[in-house]
Amino acid sequence: MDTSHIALPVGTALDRFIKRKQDDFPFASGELSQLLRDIALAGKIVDREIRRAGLSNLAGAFGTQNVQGEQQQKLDVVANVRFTRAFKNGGEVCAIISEEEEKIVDLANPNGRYIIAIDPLDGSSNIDVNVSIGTIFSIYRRISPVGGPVQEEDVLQRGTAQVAAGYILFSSSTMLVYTTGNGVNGFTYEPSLGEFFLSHQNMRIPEDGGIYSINEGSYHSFSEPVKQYIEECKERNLSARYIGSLVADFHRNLLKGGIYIYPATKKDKNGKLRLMYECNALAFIVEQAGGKATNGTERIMELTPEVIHERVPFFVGSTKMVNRVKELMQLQNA
Ligand SMILES: O=P(O)(O)OC[C@H]1O[C@](O)(COP(=O)(O)O)[C@@H](O)[C@@H]1O
Ligand SMILES: [Mg+2]
Ligand SMILES: [Mg+2]
Repeated sequence: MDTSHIALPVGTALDRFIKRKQDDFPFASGELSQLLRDIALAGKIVDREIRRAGLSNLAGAFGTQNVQGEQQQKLDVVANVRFTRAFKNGGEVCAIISEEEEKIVDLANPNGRYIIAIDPLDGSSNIDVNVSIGTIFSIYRRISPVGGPVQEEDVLQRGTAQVAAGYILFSSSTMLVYTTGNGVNGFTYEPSLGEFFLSHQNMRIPEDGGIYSINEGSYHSFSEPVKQYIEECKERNLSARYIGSLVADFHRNLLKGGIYIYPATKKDKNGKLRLMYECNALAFIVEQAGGKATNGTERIMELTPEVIHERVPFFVGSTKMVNRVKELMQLQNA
């Protein structure tokens, strides 16, 4: 049942919002609500760890590499442990796909009906320099019978099968932004009360924007259409903004209008970002907010993943801007 007619005022506590909006969910039986609460709780704990990292020896590298060959930061590992523990204890999740885990993590929760794909800490290169970072998550419902072993079909689902998705932004304030397919809402964390409160109702991205976000340091290895699009942004005197944390760049553009691009490069034929735990979640959010997400030719949410750490070129943001870069890509392929 669609509850969009139930308008909850700014300042509504997250818990109350989840309860009132529970009927939005297909199969509404409280499990997904509890899972969202588990994510919020783990987010508060990770927020505390981040804010005192410099004092608690949690800054710096952990000394190991993840499956992507990236140096794991201590907070990457801490966030991964905290979220995994929350899902294990919560009992709603049967398996996790995590950026920090090479393989699918089967939580052996026999009654778990949900699969989580998670980037426990996004923007790792910004951790030690006190720049905004985040967590990105996608929630799927398992397909195979509950209680049995988790199957590949349960995990390699398209973005269109997400039942919920969102991110937590750890920045000047900490925010949780999520959708269950009935619009996008944002909640700001009040540490002194230990609670998230509704601060951004029914978020909408402007149809066109004045900001483009891309790491131009790799300009020479971009395709011609991407180079041409950047030139057009400059001719339009748009603002170049690039924090280097996907969640933070995405959040700014969601509020102000803009486009974030991580394209294929000569080195990385599929770009850098991961379909299952970075792109699908943000694609669901941006579409629910009236924007678009593509790999240059196809809708991100219609891509069928083949492997859990699959990378895709990512173009996401205001509809007019994403349409224009898609148009240039198609002209080149014509
Ligand atoms: O330094 P680059 O190549 O511009 O990449 C930055 C991008 O990589 C990421 O840091 C990848 O995410 P992780 O930090 O979770 O690995 C994005 O947050 C960011 O947008
Ligand atoms: Mg990331
Ligand atoms: Mg990460």
